[in-house]
Amino acid sequence: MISLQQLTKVFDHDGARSVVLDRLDFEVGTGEIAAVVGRSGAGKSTLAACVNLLERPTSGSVVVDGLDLTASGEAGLRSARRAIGTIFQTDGLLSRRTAAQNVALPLEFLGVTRAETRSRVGELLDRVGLADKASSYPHQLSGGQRQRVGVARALALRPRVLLSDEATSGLDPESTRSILRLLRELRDDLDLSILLITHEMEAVREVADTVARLEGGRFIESGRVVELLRDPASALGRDLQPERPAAPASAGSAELVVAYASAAVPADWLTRLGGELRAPVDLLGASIEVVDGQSVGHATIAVPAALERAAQDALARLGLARRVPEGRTAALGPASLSAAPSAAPVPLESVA
Ligand SMILES: Nc1ncnc2c1ncn2[C@@H]1O[C@H](COP(=O)(O)OP(=O)(O)OP(=O)(O)O)[C@@H](O)[C@H]1O
Repeated sequence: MISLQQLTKVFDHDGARSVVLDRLDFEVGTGEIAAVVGRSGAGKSTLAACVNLLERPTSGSVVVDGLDLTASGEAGLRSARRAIGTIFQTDGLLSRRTAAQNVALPLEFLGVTRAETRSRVGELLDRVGLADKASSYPHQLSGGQRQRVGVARALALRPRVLLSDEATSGLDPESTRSILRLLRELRDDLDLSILLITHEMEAVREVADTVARLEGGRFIESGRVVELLRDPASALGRDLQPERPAAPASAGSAELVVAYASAAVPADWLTRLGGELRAPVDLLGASIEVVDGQSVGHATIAVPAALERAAQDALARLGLARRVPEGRTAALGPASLSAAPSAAPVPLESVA
């Protein structure tokens, strides 16, 4: 487990003081992937640098399995850093070394015997699915494969925590998926605590158990990914979801954007809704997926305008919550909550 306690980083620049991380408390459980998201300049890289001790926090602690890494003096810093393996955005491999030699590097620094190094490197390359690429040089590998070598190298010293600092940024979708799959396997097989620093919401939905949004030096919203996705009041939950264009509703019908707000939404909810209304329900667009074994997402539907209120009631019973389309005026007849444009999802109960 890794725990950040009151972690603070202040930069002093030309007499100006800037608090980039402000007393952050955060925990990543054993066998858990926790994502940290935030817009550019939010402090994500600073957080990563403080966690793997490349940067000294101004105050506060980074504690791994009960051991306060920040308490070690300069001499102990090197061994403290071993508790955390890091995968960076750029793989950072040495071009004149083969994949195996790159993975061996941290072991060589530590003075591990050649025989032991060879066996451990073999294990690690096997672990990341690159046993057959041991003798390849970085330029002979794809971006995803190079990043896998980076993961193997990060695991060489058997860290308890893996820090992934924008490790999939710039990779093609297939390579991204393969790295994320690998992170999930490492979480499950090695019980690692993985801190995933990313701006890619898809990566968060795909592998993270929890997520926190960093803004103004603080975590302004956090929780389990699936719960945030289902929470109609969560701005982070909304931002985590992809926005897909929907077809326009036909004349005389009311458009409703509805989100899965419960774990118990039946798979045939559209059919049931039509049955309850005894009227056609048009599906105009949808983005539904399975996260953590549960269906989440949202759909844009249209119902005859006269049945809008009845549709809302029926949808609430089915576990779906309505949200007002972003940037649009919510001129939705009697059931509309407000005429102001709103980005916030609106629980059905509150508008019924
Ligand atoms: N060494 C430094 N000295 C002074 N200010 C710094 C230093 N490093 C970072 N900062 C400031 O800290 C803030 C956060 O920067 P950081 O790079 O951590 O953000 P980020 O969330 O990683 O952004 P991005 O997503 O663009 O990489 C910025 O305002 C930046 O200017």
